[in-house]
Amino acid sequence: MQTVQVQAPSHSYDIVIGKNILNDFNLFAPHIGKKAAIVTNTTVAQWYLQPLVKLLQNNGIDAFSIILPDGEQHKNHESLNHIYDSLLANHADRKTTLIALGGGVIGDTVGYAAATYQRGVPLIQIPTTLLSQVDSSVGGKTAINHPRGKNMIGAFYQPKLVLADLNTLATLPEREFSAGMAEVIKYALLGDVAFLAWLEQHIAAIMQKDHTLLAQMIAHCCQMKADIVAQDETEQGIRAHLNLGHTFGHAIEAQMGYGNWLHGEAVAAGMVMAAELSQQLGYIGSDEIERVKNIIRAAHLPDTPPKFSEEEWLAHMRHDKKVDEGKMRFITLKNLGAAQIETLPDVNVLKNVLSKFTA
Ligand SMILES: NC(=O)c1ccc[n+]([C@@H]2O[C@H](COP(=O)([O-])OP(=O)(O)OC[C@H]3O[C@@H](n4cnc5c(N)ncnc54)[C@H](O)[C@@H]3O)[C@@H](O)[C@H]2O)c1
Ligand SMILES: O=C(O)C(=O)C[C@@H](O)[C@H](O)[C@H](O)COP(=O)(O)O
Ligand SMILES: [Zn+2]
Repeated sequence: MQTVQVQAPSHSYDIVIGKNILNDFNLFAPHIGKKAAIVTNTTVAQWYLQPLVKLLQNNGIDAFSIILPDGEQHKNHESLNHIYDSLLANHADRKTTLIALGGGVIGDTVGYAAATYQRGVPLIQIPTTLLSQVDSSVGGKTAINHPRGKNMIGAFYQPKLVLADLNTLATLPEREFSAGMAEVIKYALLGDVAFLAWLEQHIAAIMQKDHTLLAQMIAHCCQMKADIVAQDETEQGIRAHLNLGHTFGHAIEAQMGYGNWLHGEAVAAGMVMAAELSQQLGYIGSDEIERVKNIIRAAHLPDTPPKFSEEEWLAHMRHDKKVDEGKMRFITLKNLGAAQIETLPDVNVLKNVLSKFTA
């Protein structure tokens, strides 16, 4: 079992990473109220809901469950209202703990419900996908989507505890595991070229889910995110580096219809586009682009985005949350392992990149 501490300015908490940790009530005990709502979806409920309900009830917690439909297309107001309705029907008060049991869709939606129900109730994140274990359960970004843009309605709201149990990855479909690898690769590209070399060395065993390597990799990603969040909880500066590939990736998700391209798949193709933008700006060369594409392909992820018209690309990108008083800002790579945020000197640099991916 490993623990990574997130020392966010608003609140410090632990991420516990290990096997069989969801059976251990002692991990929950300091952070849970007398009443708890476990929020999950129809897929995750099949394996992980009842054991958790029993664990909590056997330890005297008044636990009830809320089950949402599965999918990115349900990260919306309807799911949120379903949570609020169930909380009210079950007389949840300000000390009722919300437990998000699932991937990033559940984590983001339940996180936002926790931030807003009665102006804020305690939240525990139990991430059950690779993506949510390395990224979405950590750092306090919570949100639902709007038809016009990803994560448009949300709040920064930190959990009290994150429990990442490696055993849950056993039931995760391969495509979802690969999607999680996109965010792992993101950490290497934005800030740690030695980690990129480590991933290149071990990618075959990682894709075979070697548990020793997985535990090491998940803890490393959580530590990198914790370090960034400790410096910049609300994305005034360096936290934006975690958005590498996302300006393009979020455009792909929204334009394709939420759920058709997985978030990780869109981020993978988006990181190739960000790398090409960095090449256009003269920072990296074709060897580096090939290295980015190779690790993405090795993780069974797409290295090419779908084709949209230039106007479609730009319409989505104008909603990006990094837009600053009307000016788009991008995360580019000065080098592999060295991200930066910048306003482009000339819009034609962007248009040159988009022209390769324009229908
Ligand atoms: N808040 C953040 O910082 C942050 C960071 C990255 C991504 N995100 C968001 O996270 C979402 C993507 O998360 P995701 O990739 O986890 O997708 P997801 O939550 O949709 O989960 C992927 C699929 O796997 C299923 N699943 C979950 N756990 C399982 C398990 N153990 N076994 C079998 N199936 C399981 C889910 O039901 C779903 O069908 C996006 O909405 C993205 O915007 C947020
Ligand atoms: O934690 C962050 O900060 C991130 O940007 C992590 C991203 O992987 C994640 O997809 C996030 O939800 C994107 O945030 P947004 O502000 O662009 O919606
Ligand atoms: Zn992401």
